[in-house]
Amino acid sequence: MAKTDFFPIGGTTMMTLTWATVVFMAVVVVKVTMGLWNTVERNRTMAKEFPVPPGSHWLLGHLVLLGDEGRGLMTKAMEWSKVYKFAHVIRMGPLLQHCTVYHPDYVKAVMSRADKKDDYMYSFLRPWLGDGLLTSAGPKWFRNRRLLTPGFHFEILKPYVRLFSESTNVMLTNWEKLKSGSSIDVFHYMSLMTLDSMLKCALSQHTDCQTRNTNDYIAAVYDLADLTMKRGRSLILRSDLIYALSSDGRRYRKACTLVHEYAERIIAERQAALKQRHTDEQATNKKKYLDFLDILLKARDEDGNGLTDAEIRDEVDTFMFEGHDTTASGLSWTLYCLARHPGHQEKCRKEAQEVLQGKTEVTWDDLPSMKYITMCVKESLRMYPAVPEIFRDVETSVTFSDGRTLPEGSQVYIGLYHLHHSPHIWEKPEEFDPSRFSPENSKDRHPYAFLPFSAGPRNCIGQHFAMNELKTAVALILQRFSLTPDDTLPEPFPVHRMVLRADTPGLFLKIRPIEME
Ligand code: HEM
Repeated sequence: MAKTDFFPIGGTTMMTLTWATVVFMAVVVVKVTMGLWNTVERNRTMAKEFPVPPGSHWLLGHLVLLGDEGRGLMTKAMEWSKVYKFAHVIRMGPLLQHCTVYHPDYVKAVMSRADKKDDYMYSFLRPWLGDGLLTSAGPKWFRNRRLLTPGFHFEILKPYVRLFSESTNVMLTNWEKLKSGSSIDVFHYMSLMTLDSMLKCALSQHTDCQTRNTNDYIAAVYDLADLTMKRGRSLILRSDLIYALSSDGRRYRKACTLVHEYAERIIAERQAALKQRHTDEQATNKKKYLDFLDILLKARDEDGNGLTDAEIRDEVDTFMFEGHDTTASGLSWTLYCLARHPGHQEKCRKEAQEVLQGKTEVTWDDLPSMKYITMCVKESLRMYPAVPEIFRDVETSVTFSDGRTLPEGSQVYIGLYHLHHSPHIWEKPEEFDPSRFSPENSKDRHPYAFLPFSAGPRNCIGQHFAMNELKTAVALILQRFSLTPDDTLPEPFPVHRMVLRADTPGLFLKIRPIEME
């Protein structure tokens, strides 16, 4: 057989191909080397400008001190943030390092820019939340933020207060079936309750998720959040290939499929129902409240283009996660703070009784009168911010007010938990003191000292929604129940699992019904 039967190309072509391969390989080697060089240089500059806490391992960096169970952030990292007033460097491996900032001036310098979110942490969320508002960047984020903002106008939010009341009352009816003095994991109940209200507000889904008491969707969201944080702290699981083959990766895929199917089923049902509802509404001339899905389905940009099916699903997944898990965290820790401080609990209860006058439904007009409740919610969000840390990649260098510079391309973590506990900003930061949020005590505060909902162009789009739900739920709960800590269990320990949760065994409180006059 002739040689050319196997190699049907001529000598010149072969030569050209060989050269092309050599050039290609050389370009790759140069690019990789330059990339590594830039990373090493950037890390060196960062470490020259900002303090690096001691104890960093040559390979594992500070991971050895932080551990992978999430307690490290609240102990070691908090310790460092008390020693270093503005910022410190954390090494997550031989090459990966970031700067955690937590002084209001520093936070302001980063947050007032529109840098993209850090690819490292947010890429782990992408298979789950796709390119939704939380994870997207650039023109896509800008367009979708503009399309979704009308969904948070107060006229849209007004009727949701009734829905928050409904969901809270379902939960309280379930509590009434328990023995007085029962110890319950409030995080579990708040997750079910906020999921129930989110399903109503976002998708007009009125389900029995609270009465069934367990929910596969919530279990999957828990799993996804835990697995994402675990992956972020592991040197090995960062690789997509290794993760895909690992047992964690398989669990992540399974949970992702479950939450995606859940959202897709609801969207399909709603799309089918939309036509029918239009007909019904025209027939009865009765307009139901607008839910987020209505906004998503009807949103059009200036060219008349709407969101694609994939974009709608990504936004639904984002709202279902951001909208229920964060609020459940904020609410659980608020109840915990009030249980630990019976005097403040009683003051909130008195206010709720005065405002509600025996009603079991909160209205929009009641909310501004809940002044003390608002102060307690804010103080709880200070001590236990539902989102303890957020992440950015600085696209151009940032120079802070004291002249120190973070080089272009650095990863920066904005430590909201650190910021809210800094002894350099807050007097006795570990003390629960709602009077910090009285109008007179708030007026001179640095505008970047208290940021549970972040700030700047990428602040929380749902912050008014969340505050309304928190106030409504706290008022209704305290009107019907008194709360005390369960001292037979260890003190709840806050851990960073995308949102701030309580480490095992959970956040247990004892509940006792109150006689209503
Ligand atoms: C106590 C409750 C809540 C807290 C503490 C909270 C906090 C935050 C924070 C800190 C961010 C910035 C995240 C980042 O930059 O990576 C954020 C973003 C976001 N939040 Fe919330 N959130 C809460 C409730 C909600 C609710 C109820 C919704 C929806 C109904 C929501 C939707 C979003 C969305 C879509 C973003 C991304 C915004 C963007 O990048 O344009 N959040 N939230």
